[in-house]
Amino acid sequence: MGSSGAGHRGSGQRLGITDPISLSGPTEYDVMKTLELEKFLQEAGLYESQEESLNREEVLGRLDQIVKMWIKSITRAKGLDEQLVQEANAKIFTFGSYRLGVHGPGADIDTLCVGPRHATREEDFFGELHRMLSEMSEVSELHPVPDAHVPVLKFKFSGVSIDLLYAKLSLFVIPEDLDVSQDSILQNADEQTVRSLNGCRVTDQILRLVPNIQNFRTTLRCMRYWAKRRGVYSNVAGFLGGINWALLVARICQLYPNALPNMLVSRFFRVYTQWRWPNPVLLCEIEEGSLGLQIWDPRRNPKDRYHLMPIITPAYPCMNSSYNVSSSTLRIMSEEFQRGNDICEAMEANRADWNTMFEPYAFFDAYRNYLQIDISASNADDLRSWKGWVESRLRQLTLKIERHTYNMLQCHPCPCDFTDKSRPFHCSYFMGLQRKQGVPVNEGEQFDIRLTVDEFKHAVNIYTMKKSGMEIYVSHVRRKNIPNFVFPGGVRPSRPKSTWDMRRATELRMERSPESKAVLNVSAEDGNKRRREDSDPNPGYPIRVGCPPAPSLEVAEVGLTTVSTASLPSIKGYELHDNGVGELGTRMVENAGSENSKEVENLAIEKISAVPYVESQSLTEELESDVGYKNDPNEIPKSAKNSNVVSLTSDVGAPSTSSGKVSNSPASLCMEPGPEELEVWLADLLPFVVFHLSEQICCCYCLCCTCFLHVDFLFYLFREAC
Ligand SMILES: Nc1ncnc2c1ncn2[C@@H]1O[C@H](COP(=O)(O)OP(=O)(O)OP(=O)(O)O)[C@@H](O)[C@H]1O
Ligand SMILES: [Mg+2]
Ligand SMILES: [Mg+2]
Repeated sequence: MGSSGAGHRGSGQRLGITDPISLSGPTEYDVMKTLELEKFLQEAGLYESQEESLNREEVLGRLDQIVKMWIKSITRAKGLDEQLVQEANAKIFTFGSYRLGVHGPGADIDTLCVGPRHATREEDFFGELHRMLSEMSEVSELHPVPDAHVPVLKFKFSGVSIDLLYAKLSLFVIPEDLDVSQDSILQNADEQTVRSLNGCRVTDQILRLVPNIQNFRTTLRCMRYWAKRRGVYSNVAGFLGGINWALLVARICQLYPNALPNMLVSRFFRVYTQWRWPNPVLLCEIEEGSLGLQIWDPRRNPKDRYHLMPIITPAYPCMNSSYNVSSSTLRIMSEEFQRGNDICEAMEANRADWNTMFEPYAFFDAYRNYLQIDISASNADDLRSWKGWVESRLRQLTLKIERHTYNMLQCHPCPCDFTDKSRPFHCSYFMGLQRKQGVPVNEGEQFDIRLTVDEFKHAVNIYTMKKSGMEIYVSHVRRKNIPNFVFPGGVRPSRPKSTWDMRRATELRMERSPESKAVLNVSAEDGNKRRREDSDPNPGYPIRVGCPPAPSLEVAEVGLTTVSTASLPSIKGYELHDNGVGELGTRMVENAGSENSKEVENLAIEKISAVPYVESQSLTEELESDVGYKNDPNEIPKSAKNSNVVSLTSDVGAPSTSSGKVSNSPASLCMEPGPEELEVWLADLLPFVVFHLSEQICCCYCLCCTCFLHVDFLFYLFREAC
């Protein structure tokens, strides 16, 4: 493994959009802790064996041969001349966790097949190639998904899971040394091709933009494992997936180019605990490009303004990779970042170790009340498609519950699904429910969410490919009645272990109470109350929900304790340069370890995370877009655009666009709707409109006059109405 030196691209070389925060190299402590971390990750089984890795290489070699055979065969079948048949070529590229070098045993290989202009997606890729694969003995579980946002052929080849995408280029012949990173490759490409190429282009860019690939890999492995243990690894559930974690870690590597993984992990938590979302995380400038493809730009695209945690991909066309994040999942992740930060500080004081960091989140101990969503189908194939659909809708349930209870009830989706082995073709999902902290408990108050649940079930049941046997059932369960099949080995642990989270919860209770004795009594009462509540028979609806039994960690106070860039104080001769952090890093090396250096670092983090994306755009561009608006009657007037941006950013404690000053107003993330929250709000407000706001597609269908409405227009109406 070895984590220092290899792949280094020169000390302090600037690879990001700002200067690094610190050029500090490792201390003895960092070296020791990094070795410990690598050992920990090894022992956790995160690295595959050499045998497995050779098998993967063989599989990739075979796949490349297969697509080459395929392209010759379809070229001949199309009656093209013999020279073209001879030259016909297709090629495979890898991307995702395998290409980044952070995959674990059993992970899939994300693969892209690139073919020439005459090889079509529908007939040749999903037709002939699919047929060829289906006849091969090494291939199993072949499952084409041609209608997905990014169409994919899923299968196993010699036991290795493969996701195979297809890109149809405008070239007649695909050269063997094709470089997919050049933008010209996107010329005349259809939308699916652009999206399919994106994975490879993004992965390659990430590897180019980090200063030390080996340190990036170890840190990313650590963060991916941590996120899985803490229940925040899942794109579909509204947390972050592989690509998002990779981008977040890559940015930290840019900001601390000489740091070892131990320090990178600690700075990951420090930076993202203080980050002023929704300011975006960027690895490089967002290029306009010359092909006119849509890029992430909250000034121009109204829907981009509602992204709560933008993490922007670094290859043209740059997009937000984390549009699924909602205010609830952002809240949960912010709490987790805070926990990680606390543990890193405790590690430095020898009060915690890597085991503490990776303690699993005790989801089924954390709440008193849960929603259980059971789904079933008639066979394995139906269950797979039913699951895919239901999982894509579950975020809506979270949003609807929070919205319909005026944000007094908070929902925590568990990203895993659970299977009861005694029930075939069935699986269950769970969501924790709790009263928002600070909302007063009125005796006997109940939340009736029956209508919300019915609405959700209705939205799920309109699945266009629904078959008989596809069922969904939603029930309210108390902690005590959580079924045993969710626990490892099917047995509920008799007593939860003493964990960091439990100790922290006790400390928090102590802090809140002036006398520890009183606190202990309260805790005992809590325990009794918990037992009484747990012993209730199945409560059904409505739900009586208390505050969390053991209060979870405080929500990270994004924007509460930070300082305005307009009035950055100077600290003992340290200067912050106007254009970024300037020489800050070099100065910090001299002062490594001192309290001052931490303060300076925090100010630098503050400054970097507080630069709003809109501010970084030039005035010229604004003028240009003005001209554009005059010519385009569908565009929202500039005054409306700016007021939208200002209200969005200032609401969450981020800087205003007009003055460039940082607002220190308290974060009110829960109040700020993301695109999906808007979908829920709008669907509530305008029942005659059916909304479909998935991924890139934003269209509304008006049932009264059967016409499509422009969603930008509806967003505009909505903002004005509020
Ligand atoms: N929301 C997204 N935005 C942009 N690209 C994405 C997104 N989701 C997936 N991708 C692309 O597809 C690749 C593969 O996705 P996948 O879900 O397999 O994650 P991964 O990084 O390979 O991690 P894992 O080991 O969990 O498979 C990503 O690395 C990324 O390039
Ligand atoms: Mg993958
Ligand atoms: Mg995949």
